[in-house]
Amino acid sequence: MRVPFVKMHGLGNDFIVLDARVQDVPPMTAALAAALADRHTGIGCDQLVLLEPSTSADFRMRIFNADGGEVEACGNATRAVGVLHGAAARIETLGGELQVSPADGGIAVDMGVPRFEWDQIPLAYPMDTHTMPVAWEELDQPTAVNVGNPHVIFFVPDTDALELDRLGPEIEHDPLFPQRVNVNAATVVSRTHIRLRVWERGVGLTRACGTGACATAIGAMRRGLVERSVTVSLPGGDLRIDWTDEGRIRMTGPAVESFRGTFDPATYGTDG
Ligand SMILES: N[C@@H](CCC[C@H](N)C(=O)O)C(=O)O
Repeated sequence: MRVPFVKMHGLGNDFIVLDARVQDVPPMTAALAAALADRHTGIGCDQLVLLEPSTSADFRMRIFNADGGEVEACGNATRAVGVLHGAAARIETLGGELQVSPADGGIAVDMGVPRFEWDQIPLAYPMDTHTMPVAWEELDQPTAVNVGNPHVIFFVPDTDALELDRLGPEIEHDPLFPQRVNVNAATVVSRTHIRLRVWERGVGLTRACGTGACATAIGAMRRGLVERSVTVSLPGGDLRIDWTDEGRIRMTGPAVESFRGTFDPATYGTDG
């Protein structure tokens, strides 16, 4: 058997999409996801996305990081799946139900409501998540937001000057974050513009992180640094993030298909 896949990306954050609703897909394991994600011996991606039937929404989206770990949310992949679907849809994820709809500038996603309690991030012990009483080297006290998945946000004078490839893994694995964490380094350019780089849990530095853009925008809004509608510029391009009057996060941006192909599961140690 050969398994069809679609390769997609949102601002250079890239995905393998497998659709188990319409084709046979081998049982997904951490080892298989990591093998397919390998950029030298697999197809290569930041996240593998598996579409399955849902009993509560239009379909279910499962997300696996490049290290094979299954996670709750992925903003860019949600837009990519929205492009594939081609119409408005309700999508079940581990992080909650998301809604996608075509919009000016690509696809809009209702990412739900942000969570700020220490045990919702989650953190290992109670603390203020608005201005966390912790310090890493020269960094100012960060803020933490859960937007389906956990994020810590550092506001820095110049995100490009920060050694995120060195600090990111250290903070991702700090015992303060029992489920590890996505690490965001943000520079507020104006009241409507943020520059952002992200060290993603289970992946590393990526060209863009949709949930990182949402968490950072909300963290900046919560601190009163920006308006409730901002552009977040990532290395791969721009996203617009709104915090609506209903308290929901709306993310708008592009996603595109790169190519399609098939793979033989036997190559990856499974016969499907
Ligand atoms: N690239 C994503 C986030 C993917 C999951 C993240 N690495 C995690 O472990 O939570 C996005 O666009 O949001």
